[in-house]
Amino acid sequence: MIARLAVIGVGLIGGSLARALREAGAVGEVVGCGRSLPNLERARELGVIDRFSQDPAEAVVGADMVFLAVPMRAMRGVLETIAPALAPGAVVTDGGSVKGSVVADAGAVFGAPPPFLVPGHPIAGTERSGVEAAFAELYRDRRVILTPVEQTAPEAVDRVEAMWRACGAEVTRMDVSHHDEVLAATSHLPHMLAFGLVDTLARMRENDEIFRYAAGGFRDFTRIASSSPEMWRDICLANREALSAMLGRFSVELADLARLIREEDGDELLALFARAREARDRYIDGVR
Ligand SMILES: NC(=O)C1=CN([C@@H]2O[C@H](COP(=O)(O)OP(=O)(O)OC[C@H]3O[C@@H](n4cnc5c(N)ncnc54)[C@H](O)[C@@H]3O)[C@@H](O)[C@H]2O)C=CC1
Ligand SMILES: O=C(O)C(=O)Cc1ccc(O)cc1
Repeated sequence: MIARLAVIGVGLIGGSLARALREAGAVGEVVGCGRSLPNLERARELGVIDRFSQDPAEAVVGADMVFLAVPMRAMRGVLETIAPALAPGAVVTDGGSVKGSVVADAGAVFGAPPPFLVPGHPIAGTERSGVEAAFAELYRDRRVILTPVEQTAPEAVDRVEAMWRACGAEVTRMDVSHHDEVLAATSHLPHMLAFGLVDTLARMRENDEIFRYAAGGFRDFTRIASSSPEMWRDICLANREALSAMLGRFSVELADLARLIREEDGDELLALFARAREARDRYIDGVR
């Protein structure tokens, strides 16, 4: 289906796509590109890629599909570098967590978002990074959101959709700004809460003792605070408007909660917790 795939950024997301497509027999050759030589050598050793180049322009030569899986802040530079080297008919897509910034980056590089660029986002991942963390099953039964814009060629979108389907994913389409608002709420805000909670506790003087007495709930809630700091700095800055709005909204909720506790309003606390539990149970039943 794909003759030559170029993966720019062979980490968790890029490496897992390469592994999944290989397992599905949906790709001929995989060319990797990244900044860390040991990571690229490891990727070749593991059979995730066939060969690599550290120059993105060289890596995309002759590729019919190009997947960008680099941190958000690196997207624009990569697009700039690969632009003159892309094969005619090549489709470019990405796995970045924010979509408005990718569309803006493409606009800045090409004058307008080009027809062959299909912005995308697999709603699947872990708190781990690098090719060692990549696995073929990551995208199985998970959602991938594509956010084509007016300029995007429908044939390019179809090819990217078929690629993700081959990995076992369910593909949906969404408007760019809606994507960024939804993900600010469901993914970016929870990561901020986990990082913020762990940082607050870590900075308390008696933190050694505090962490010793943390229960399972703390562990469950804070797993995502083990995620890559660079990746999350980039996501926050790339989605600053939607994320700031969500953080503002959540601050109001938190202040409200503090007030109910201070005022010993047990009835309202009970109502809030019951509402939240019901919503979470419905969500869990829905994904089961
Ligand atoms: N980790 C996760 O759970 C998810 C991450 N994403 C998005 O996927 C993208 C990649 O994330 P991961 O695979 O987790 O990160 P990762 O850290 O595992 O891999 C990123 C790779 O990009 C390479 N890289 C960095 N700057 C580069 C540049 N200028 N040129 C070429 N290569 C460069 C690094 O060497 C690294 O191998 C990010 O945009 C992230 O927002 C999307 C969904 C889930
Ligand atoms: O580790 C987890 O549970 C995640 O939520 C991973 C994740 C991180 C970033 C994304 O854009 C999508 C998924």
